[in-house]
Amino acid sequence: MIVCSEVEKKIDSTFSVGPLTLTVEPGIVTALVGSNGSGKSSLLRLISGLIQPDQGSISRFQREETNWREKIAFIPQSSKGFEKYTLGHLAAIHQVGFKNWDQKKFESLLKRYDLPVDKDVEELSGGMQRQALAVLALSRSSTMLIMDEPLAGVDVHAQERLQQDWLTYLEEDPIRSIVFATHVPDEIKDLADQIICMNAGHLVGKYEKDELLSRYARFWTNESIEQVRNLEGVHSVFERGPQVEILSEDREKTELALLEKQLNVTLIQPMKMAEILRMLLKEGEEINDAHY
Ligand SMILES: Nc1ncnc2c1ncn2[C@@H]1O[C@H](COP(=O)(O)OP(=O)(O)OP(=O)(O)O)[C@@H](O)[C@H]1O
Repeated sequence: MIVCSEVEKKIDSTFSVGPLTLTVEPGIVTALVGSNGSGKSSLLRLISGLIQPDQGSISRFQREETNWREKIAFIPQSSKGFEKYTLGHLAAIHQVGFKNWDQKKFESLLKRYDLPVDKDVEELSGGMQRQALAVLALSRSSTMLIMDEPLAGVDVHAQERLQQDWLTYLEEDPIRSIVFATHVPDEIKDLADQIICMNAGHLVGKYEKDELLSRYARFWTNESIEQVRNLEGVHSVFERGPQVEILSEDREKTELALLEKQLNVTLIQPMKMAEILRMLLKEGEEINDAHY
């Protein structure tokens, strides 16, 4: 659906994105993660066509597709550029700019999110501004939704509504896909199929979420730390009073190694998404040239 080939973009005198190669498949929800300033927003802006690469190419949908802008709806990180307009004005602008604008849907979403049509966007609260941007994006019948930290500052009820609306968006057409940047592990757990990690403008890892959640595990044992430290799959070990905690990045291998050495396991637990992400992002800091 979208193929970035050897894309490079100088963002300012000290920061560049890429070179990176990335494919976004139809029907997939991709979460983009990485520390502040790792280049997530810059990459989303490149994919959305808001900025152009200096090197490499981005092919969207089909090779000959000329109306790809109709197919991409973008929820930016801030309302910059929209502040002086009301949602009514923005709807009129979108209606002219996009053939797939759905005025009825816009009106029903305004009601659903209880947003005023006649107030300038800058007069809305921060969370309401995020919802307004989401409403504008969801009111178009796009094929790909690109979102930059879409739930930041949004209250719990509106978060639930937005997540429901994203699921509906996906269900309405199986070729639709979502790419979103986030710092919130629960958003990834609830929504993402795959996770892409970024560090210093580079892609440093691509993972299937379900595979990660089943592969990573926490073991507890009352054996000594030396006996378990170097077992297969073990990422790290910690002494916790009379027990030793083992974090494994390969549950099957660690389980087998413990069994083969006849070491006692008192408990096996799944690991939290947040813990897994922390480990992956730390590893990512050591890699800086991967292709996906
Ligand atoms: N408009 C801009 N002008 C100059 N530099 C920019 C601009 N936008 C981003 N940058 C720089 O590019 C780098 C990457 O920023 P970017 O916003 O892409 O990161 P991010 O991963 O989205 O960060 P965050 O998680 O904080 O939103 C940063 O060093 C930032 O200072």
